[in-house]
Amino acid sequence: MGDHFMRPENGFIPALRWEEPLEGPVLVLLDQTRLPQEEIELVCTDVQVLVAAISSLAVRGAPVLGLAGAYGVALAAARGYDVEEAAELLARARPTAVNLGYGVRRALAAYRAAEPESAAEAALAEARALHAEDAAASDAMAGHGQRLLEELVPGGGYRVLTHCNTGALVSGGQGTALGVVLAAHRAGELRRLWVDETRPLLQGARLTAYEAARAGMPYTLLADSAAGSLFTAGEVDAVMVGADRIAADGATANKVGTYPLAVLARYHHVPFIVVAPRTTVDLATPDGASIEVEQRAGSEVTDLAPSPLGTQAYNPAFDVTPPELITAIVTENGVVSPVTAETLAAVCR
Ligand SMILES: CSC[C@@H](O)[C@@H](O)C(=O)COP(=O)(O)O
Repeated sequence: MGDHFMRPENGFIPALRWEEPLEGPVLVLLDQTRLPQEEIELVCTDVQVLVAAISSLAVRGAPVLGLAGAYGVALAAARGYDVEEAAELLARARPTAVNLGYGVRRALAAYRAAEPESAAEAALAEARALHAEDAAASDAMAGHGQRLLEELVPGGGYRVLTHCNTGALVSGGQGTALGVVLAAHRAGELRRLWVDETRPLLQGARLTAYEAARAGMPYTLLADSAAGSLFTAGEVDAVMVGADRIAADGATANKVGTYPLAVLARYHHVPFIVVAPRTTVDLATPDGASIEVEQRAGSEVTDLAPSPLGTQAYNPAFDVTPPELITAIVTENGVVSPVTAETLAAVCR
């Protein structure tokens, strides 16, 4: 069973961590559904609890979903559950972020390749390796992203608009797009972070604002529908977002509401930048139309405000931005620009 406990108020709480108390190994998640009001951790002692945490977005965001998948396989192995069945359940928990299946497959491959007596340890070692790689990727992306901003926005003092949440909460390190913004902030070059609320689940208002406030960034929250007015006022130097899956042609699935920002950015001649690790690039998915977009319960929309009983809601979790609207994709291997199947393949072999 899962269990909740409160953490001390100070100190950095990682999005997830592996622990081995006497009662047996557990995966501990910072429950993102409770932020920013409460910093409460969710203790996963079995894969069912972890799968429920993934589906309810207690743990969310592409890179950390990969880590959750890999640690989930390690948890099943360490607790003596059916690892093959656990891997299937985990990989199916959410369909769009390619990292989830990637993390599961990596830990499962290590488990299968090891001798039975060391298979659980091998799965855990692989999860830890992926965790370290993700942290390193996040540092490298921050460096590449900062250099790209210097190039695209001469003079510094950036005003960056972001959507959803892409910081330390979604990563083994400082994150993707928000990791770049944090690096710019630490270099004294962030003039303003514009934070989209990100309806319906408000990852921007709840999570990005939480991370920005903790880092002391100058940030302003806006209703998603106010973005157009910001562009018209000339208040945006760059849009920076993460990704859940990047197809082989560069089409990018990210939180619903990203595509309209890309259209606005093109109209207003503002760079639109995607920041994502290599593990989010899925060369086996040929194009945007082939990306499965998760459809979530309509109640996530109808619960936001009173609507007549029985109202139906359209609630795709993601949308897909075509490559021609993306100025650059920043990965740990380098920057892809212009974004085409060829330039992407060259950087993400
Ligand atoms: C680096 S995180 C990139 C994406 O995973 C993020 O922008 C996003 O869309 C997350 O969606 P969520 O539904 O909250 O998991």
